[in-house]
Amino acid sequence: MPTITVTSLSKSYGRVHAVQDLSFTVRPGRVTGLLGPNGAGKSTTLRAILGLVKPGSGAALIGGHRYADLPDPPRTVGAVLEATDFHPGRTVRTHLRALCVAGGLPPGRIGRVLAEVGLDHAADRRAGGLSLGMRRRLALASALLGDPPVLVLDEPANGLDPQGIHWLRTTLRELAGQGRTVLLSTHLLAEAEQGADDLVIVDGGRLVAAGTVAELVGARAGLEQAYLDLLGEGR
Ligand SMILES: Nc1ncnc2c1ncn2[C@@H]1O[C@H](COP(=O)(O)OP(=O)(O)OP(=O)(O)O)[C@@H](O)[C@H]1O
Repeated sequence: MPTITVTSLSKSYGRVHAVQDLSFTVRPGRVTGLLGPNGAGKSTTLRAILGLVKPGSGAALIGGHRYADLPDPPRTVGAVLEATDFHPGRTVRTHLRALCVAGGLPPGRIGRVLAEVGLDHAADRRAGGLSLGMRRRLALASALLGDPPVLVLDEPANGLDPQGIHWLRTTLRELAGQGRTVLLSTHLLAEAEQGADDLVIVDGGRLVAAGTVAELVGARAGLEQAYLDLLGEGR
């Protein structure tokens, strides 16, 4: 299973240094949370890993390859971006079929991924009528179509209710338990503390700390205190 390696990654937009000299590793078999406040550079980092943003300098590699150089991207990396949109008139099943055709993937996976995300009962509903939680599930189903060993998810818990968050956490843990490399971004401390094994904390585009949740919390009362201390806002 591939490792994600980000090495001295920098990306600027005009005068805004979105990511600055950022390095970290995401290991297979673990859920890794990329945690940081709004504007910390999380989405830019994930987009660089997915080949959607060209690094100013440094590299973001999956199994040693740039995304563009992966031999079979749809079967290697599943991605859920923050603003995932679906053609509103397409049904859940038709949406997944279109992705199979585009990615050269076998349509036989559709039933499997729908069951995996708990959407099998909604396969014939139109995407435009789905609730936010169901759209999140459909986005994850889309990412899983190629049975990829790597998952990259931008703020996957945004807008989910507590049941949805619990479902997401359990599902991502299962996927990591199968040996996959799972990287998600979040600014929610509870999601990071309960849902991730490893954390990479960023602020202002720079690395603040990286390690297991237990290592980062250390002797402190919880991740919230550790996070505030690390960001220099602690008591
Ligand atoms: N396409 C772009 N053009 C100009 N500035 C950008 C662009 N993308 C990101 N930025 C800027 O780069 C910085 C980092 O943004 P980014 O979206 O990576 O942060 P984030 O940690 O994902 O934030 P959030 O939690 O709010 O989604 C911000 O200051 C943002 O305004």
